[in-house]
Amino acid sequence: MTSDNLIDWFRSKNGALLDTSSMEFQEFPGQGRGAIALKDIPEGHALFTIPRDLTLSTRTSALPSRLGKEAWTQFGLDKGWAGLILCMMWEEAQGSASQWSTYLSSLPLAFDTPMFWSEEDLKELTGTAVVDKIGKEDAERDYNEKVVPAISSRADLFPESVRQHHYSLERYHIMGSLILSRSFHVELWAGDEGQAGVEGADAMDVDSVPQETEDKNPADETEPTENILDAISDGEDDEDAESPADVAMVPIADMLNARYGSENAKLFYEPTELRMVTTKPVRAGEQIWNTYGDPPNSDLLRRYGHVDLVSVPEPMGGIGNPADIVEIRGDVAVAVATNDPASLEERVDWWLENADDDTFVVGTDCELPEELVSFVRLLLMSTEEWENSSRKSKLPKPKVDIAVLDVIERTLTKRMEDYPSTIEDEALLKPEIASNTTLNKKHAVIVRLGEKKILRGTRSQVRAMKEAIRLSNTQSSAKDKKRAREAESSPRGKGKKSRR
Ligand SMILES: C[S@@+](CC[C@H](N)C(=O)[O-])C[C@H]1O[C@@H](n2cnc3c(N)ncnc32)[C@H](O)[C@@H]1O
Repeated sequence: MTSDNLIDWFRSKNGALLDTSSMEFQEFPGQGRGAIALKDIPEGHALFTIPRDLTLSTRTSALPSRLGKEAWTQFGLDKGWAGLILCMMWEEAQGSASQWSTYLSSLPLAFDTPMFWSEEDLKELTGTAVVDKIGKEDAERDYNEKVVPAISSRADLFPESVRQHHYSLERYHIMGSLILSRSFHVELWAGDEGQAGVEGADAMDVDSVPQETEDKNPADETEPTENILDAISDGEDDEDAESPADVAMVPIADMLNARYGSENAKLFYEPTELRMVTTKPVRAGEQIWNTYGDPPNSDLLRRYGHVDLVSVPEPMGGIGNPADIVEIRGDVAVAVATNDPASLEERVDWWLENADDDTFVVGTDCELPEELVSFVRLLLMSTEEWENSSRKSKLPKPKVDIAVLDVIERTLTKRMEDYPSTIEDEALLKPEIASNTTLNKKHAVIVRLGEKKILRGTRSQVRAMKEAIRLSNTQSSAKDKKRAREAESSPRGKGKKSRR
């Protein structure tokens, strides 16, 4: 499907490319389609608008009402993404009878996300934050427990003859991946509650947002929509998770790429449409970038199938993703803490209850998380100190000393052992080697190298802190000794006391 067909379809559905002399869509090597500025574009310039009814969600698809609200809820399609995935599969199965047919057939069918990696490639990600978050089993459970029963219940909506083609587990994963990498958080406009789809299904309150007036900068007047990354939590149990009804596929807006710190355009709410507006001046020839929320490479890879490589500020420096993070589970610190008091388990339980943090996160600033320092202090406390703290329900102050830093240094070293690589990852990324490496492996190396660099940088900081403490201890003990020597060598009989 060429972009031209898609654009023709978009226009025929009242989508407006407002200024074709300023931008166009084209292929960017290694990034797929994206938008480019054809001339200098000022900040606050509207690029295109999408009618709300052209967004594809459980509100705009006819499937939820065709199935019926009761059945929709009974099958659990009102929770998580299963409902929207089923809507997308159903709309696709309608062929040209669906208003989204041209759009759906323009979307990618293959992804570079770990969801589709071989076991061998996945091993390269061992130790990184990606591994436990891929969610393939959860998706398969939803497919089997929600989607299959819903499909089986209505042969009129899901004819037997097309089930294998349009409603397979494989299609389910593809649609889920499209949502993960391309959907937006689109809330109802105030006053619109109860429009198409499942009436008010979990709709969240909508902020009251002033309507745009002609002479004002739309960016000042309207609310930015959020890319799904900013808003959605993949877990259904999360109380703060967004309403699934607010998750929408937004044709054309989903053709903008993103790169760390590069956002120069964003999608804004209007009463009846969504509007892509520049948030910075864009020079002719530059790419027009949306934002995916600047996540770490582990999340970018997991959700979008690519990684960002830009310059990273000191102390880490070099090329990578400044938003990278490393997660350190508390049990790594517990395992290396040398003293093993009987109350260890009790202390950890107490910590989990009071601090509610079993994982500590370090970023590219390589700063020690205060919570980690406080947790290690708790592990190292004497029985008396521990009893005192627990009685007062007070978390230990995040104060470092040599003993605490020792445990943290060993924790960081032990965490590094989680990664599999035997050869240095930097060497694997050298152009002469990288050119013979598969994209998946290269991405895995970039993600784990980013995490390892944070651990190494943080360990260097810890070592420097230990050195500084030792130096200051040596200096103060030297001063004490000097004072003692001076006191000893001062001529006897000359002191005040002796004069008396
Ligand atoms: C919302 S879509 C953007 C449009 C997409 N390029 C297309 O061809 O339709 C997100 C996908 O674009 C690609 N992408 C976006 N930003 C990228 C970047 N900085 N580098 C590489 N690929 C990128 C990734 O494949 C990602 O999953």
